[in-house]
Amino acid sequence: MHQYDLIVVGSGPAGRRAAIQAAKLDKKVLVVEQGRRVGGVSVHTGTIPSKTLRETALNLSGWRERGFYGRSYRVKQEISAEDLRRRLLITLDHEVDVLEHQFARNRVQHIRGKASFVSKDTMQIAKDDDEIVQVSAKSILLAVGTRPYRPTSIPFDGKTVLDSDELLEVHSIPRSIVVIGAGVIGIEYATIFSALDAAVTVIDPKPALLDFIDKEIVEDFTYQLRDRNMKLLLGQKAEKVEHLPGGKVCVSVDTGRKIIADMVLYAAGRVGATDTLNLPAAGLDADSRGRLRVNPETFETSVPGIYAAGDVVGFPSLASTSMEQGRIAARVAVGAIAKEPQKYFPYGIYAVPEISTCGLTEEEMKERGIPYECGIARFRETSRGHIMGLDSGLLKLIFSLKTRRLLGVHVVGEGATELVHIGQAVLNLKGTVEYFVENTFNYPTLAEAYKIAGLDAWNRMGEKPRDETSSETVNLTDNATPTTVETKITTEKKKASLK
Ligand SMILES: Cc1cc2nc3c(=O)[nH]c(=O)nc-3n(C[C@H](O)[C@H](O)[C@H](O)COP(=O)(O)OP(=O)(O)OC[C@H]3O[C@@H](n4cnc5c(N)ncnc54)[C@H](O)[C@@H]3O)c2cc1C
Ligand SMILES: NC(=O)c1ccc[n+]([C@@H]2O[C@H](COP(=O)([O-])OP(=O)(O)OC[C@H]3O[C@@H](n4cnc5c(N)ncnc54)[C@H](O)[C@@H]3O)[C@@H](O)[C@H]2O)c1
Repeated sequence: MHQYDLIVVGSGPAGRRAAIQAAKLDKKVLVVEQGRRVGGVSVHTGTIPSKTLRETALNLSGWRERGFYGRSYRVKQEISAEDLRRRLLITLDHEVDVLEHQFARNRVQHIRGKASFVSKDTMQIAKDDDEIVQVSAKSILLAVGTRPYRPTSIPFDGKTVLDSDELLEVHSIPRSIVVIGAGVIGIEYATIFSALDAAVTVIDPKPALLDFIDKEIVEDFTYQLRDRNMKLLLGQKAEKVEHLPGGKVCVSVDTGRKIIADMVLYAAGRVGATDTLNLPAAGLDADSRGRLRVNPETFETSVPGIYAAGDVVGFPSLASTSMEQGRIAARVAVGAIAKEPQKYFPYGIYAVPEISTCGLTEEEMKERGIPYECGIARFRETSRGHIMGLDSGLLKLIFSLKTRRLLGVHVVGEGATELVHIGQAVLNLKGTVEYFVENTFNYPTLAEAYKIAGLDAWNRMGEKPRDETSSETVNLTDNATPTTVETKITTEKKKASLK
């Protein structure tokens, strides 16, 4: 039987990062992946395909140019499912190629097959050709991810009633679609289809959309969706889904409403892929949604030597955080020093328009009783916004009145998922409102919104108390001359040379 330092089950973001981290520490690592190709949900059915689809839809529909040329503007008149799939396949091939190369040059071994426990340090791998291989390791990391929740009451057929995995295989773009579930997956796909001119209805029993996002941002977002005729049936439950003769589908809602559409996307959550791992053989068990409990600092399960990371441990279930969890778990597993994950990470929702957020929401500031001030900038106030023809987009910064520190950054609109990182850096480096007021930003950029929002808050917060300002004069020179003095001398020299 082959013996390893670390066996990683799953090659998604958590598994790949963990495997490469352990290999960099000279450990013998095996990755087991049951899928045809490495990359996990992230590469094959989740993050990358949905983001590629979004990009293709926005490019071909001419979405970003409509601010100038009107709502009827199109780059390609008839967009087909084939147009969307072509770019997807090229992107996925590239992702897999990069990952396989990373495994090869770091000497990470990988094997295709389904892993399950024999005991707490031994796994068996069922390969496609029915061969069974046994392997054991000092540590095992479960990075098995999740799969769509598929209740038996929903008549999935892979063509007109689908989950988010099956959606990538559709042969035609529906003219109308009902999305059941207004979580991140449901909302991203609903808005992508709306950008492709499908008539979209979203149903969710929760009374509000994306309740973990700052309310003002969600209100702006919701206004934009309604403005383009998306139907949001919130606080309402989809009770029944039926196929109709002729190929249409009917969704009955608990209010008595019946919606007939070409397609139904069922996106009401995901479950941990732990049912085939034979967890009892290792002394482990999962919760009712198939998820594993771990120590949030080390990612070790209740069984010493067995770790879990990524979506299988639940919130926040992001590719970005999964990678970081995998890296930390691997370091702990092989005995290297590891720090717990950063408290404030960004959340990016690639809907149309994008939303991104980091830190505390205004609602959380109120709940915690922290006195605060907000600064707001609308993208249409920026010159870059004019150039791009943006009539929407909003950046909101939240500062503590006591410490003047940035505690929350929230963005909706074009480029939100990139822009958020400026705020994230200032927030995690404990920067204050003065950062935005005193620094120069490239012009014209959307990042200038930070300057505008910073000034907006600063105007209401007032000047920083004088004594604190003088004690914090920044020294940017090597020879310990304070910059303020240096500036004065330079100015005087210039004056003299002009005389
Ligand atoms: C539609 C969609 C869009 C998303 N968009 C984003 C986004 O924009 N940004 C973001 O940060 N996150 C996004 N996510 C979430 C992101 O995809 C996940 O957080 C991420 O993939 C989780 O990574 P993971 O390592 O936990 O496992 P996964 O990526 O889920 O991979 C797990 C792998 O384990 C394998 N496996 C499972 N069981 C076994 C077994 N017994 N033996 C062998 N192999 C096994 C599976 O085949 C799979 O390949 C999205 C998800 C979906 C579904
Ligand atoms: N951009 C991103 O970062 C991104 C994108 C997609 C997914 N993800 C991750 O993937 C995970 C899964 O996303 P998700 O959207 O599937 O799950 P979710 O659990 O976040 O959302 C499911 C939604 O379905 C609703 N729902 C439940 N039962 C319902 C019913 N019977 N009828 C109608 N609605 C019902 C819930 O109220 C909820 O709003 C998330 O945790 C998310 O973090 C991230």
